[in-house]
Amino acid sequence: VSKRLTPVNKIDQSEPYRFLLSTVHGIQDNYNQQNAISLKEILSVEHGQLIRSAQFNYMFDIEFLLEQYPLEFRLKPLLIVHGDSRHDNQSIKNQCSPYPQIEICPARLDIPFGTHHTKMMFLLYETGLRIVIHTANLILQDWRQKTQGIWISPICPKTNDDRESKTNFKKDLLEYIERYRARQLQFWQKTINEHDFSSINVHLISSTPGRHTGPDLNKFGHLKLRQTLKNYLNLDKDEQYNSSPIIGQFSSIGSLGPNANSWLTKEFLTSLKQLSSSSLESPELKLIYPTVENVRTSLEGYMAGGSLPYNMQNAMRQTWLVNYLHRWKADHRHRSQASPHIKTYLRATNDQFKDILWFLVTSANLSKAAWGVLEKNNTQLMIRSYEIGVLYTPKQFSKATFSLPDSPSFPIPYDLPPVKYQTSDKPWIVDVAYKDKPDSHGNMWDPS
Ligand SMILES: O=C(O)c1c[nH]c2c(-c3ccccc3)cccc2c1=O
Repeated sequence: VSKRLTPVNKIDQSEPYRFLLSTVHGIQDNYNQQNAISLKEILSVEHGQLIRSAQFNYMFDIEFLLEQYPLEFRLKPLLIVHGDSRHDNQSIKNQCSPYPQIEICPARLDIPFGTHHTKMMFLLYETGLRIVIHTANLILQDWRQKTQGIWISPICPKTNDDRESKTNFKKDLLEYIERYRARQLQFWQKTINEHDFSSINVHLISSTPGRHTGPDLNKFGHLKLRQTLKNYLNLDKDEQYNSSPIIGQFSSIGSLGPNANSWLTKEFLTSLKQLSSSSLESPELKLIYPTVENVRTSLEGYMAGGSLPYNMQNAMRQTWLVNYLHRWKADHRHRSQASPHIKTYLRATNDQFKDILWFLVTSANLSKAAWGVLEKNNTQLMIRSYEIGVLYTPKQFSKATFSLPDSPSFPIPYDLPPVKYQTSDKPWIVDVAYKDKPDSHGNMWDPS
């Protein structure tokens, strides 16, 4: 058997899905070898000679970020794309002022309560352009002991003709970038145009702030997801899947209304349940969100709850939601104690969860701000925030479904089927004190 001459790096080993989790400090190392990667490894010199990069995110620790680049790349031009809010602008400006190679691009947030949640990297190498779409803030805490999701594109070679992917990824990404209307992004729009995206096999699902209507109605948010599922899930006899279960997994929850019908099942689930043919059946929706016990026993202890900002104000108004909730459990990936900051959505073929119809990893939590809410008699979708994620459909991998016993099986980040909250389980709420039981570090949680 011929030994490979060049060691295959973790990213190429993750073919064909290229979906990895972040490495976790404090678990057995072999669970960090398979389908897991650190920020330093993503930025490693092993992938080629970096020319310049862009980092889209919400929270930044610029010293931490620069330290993750190899020494020889730390002076390369770096564009920071962040949410335009007075408080953040000052902090970002102060952090970046010592570094002339860093340019700043504030993302317009014209609708109140919107945030720039998008977490994405553009890495331009001499050999081509790599896109990374993920769920981690650019701070140490987000990359140390949490479960984060990361999609890493191949390095797309430069091309003279317009080489698009079968999923229209290039066009969708350019549409997304265009919405910033920022001159600092013009270089990257030009660069994306000049690279060959034909090897990309995922769909782009993004959100941008606005009241999207007319030709833009299905371009963003949950209507983009609905449209993409309708167009690309052409399973023969798909009516057999009309009642198959859907999972939503996230690290925060917005105000969803006085009952499930307000938005969750009538609007959001209608998009998630879309098959090529529509059906009136209402499949079971299972939501995964950490319990207090999940947080207390996590590697970080109650501190993990600082990144699970579900507040009492919302929780007390939607106690009906608890009936949908399931625990965070990821024993098969050794990450039951690595608190989830990843956000994922998926549909199984049946309640055995042996086969998956589609899988989405995204920055978008369970909120109307992220996914959009229909207005004006369903003629416009109002979205407050920037979000971005990638959707896997079996057709792009020449499969009917993603069968988990397959090899390589799709690397699902948590255990299936999900485990329902027991009567003693409570959802983690960030602004409540927990003082009856110490956490894994012997501490209590008292936010007051
Ligand atoms: O984009 C992300 O990932 C995140 C976005 N907001 C977070 C907050 C927060 C919640 C309400 C108002 C402002 C900030 C708190 C803790 C973690 C996050 C977070 O992780």
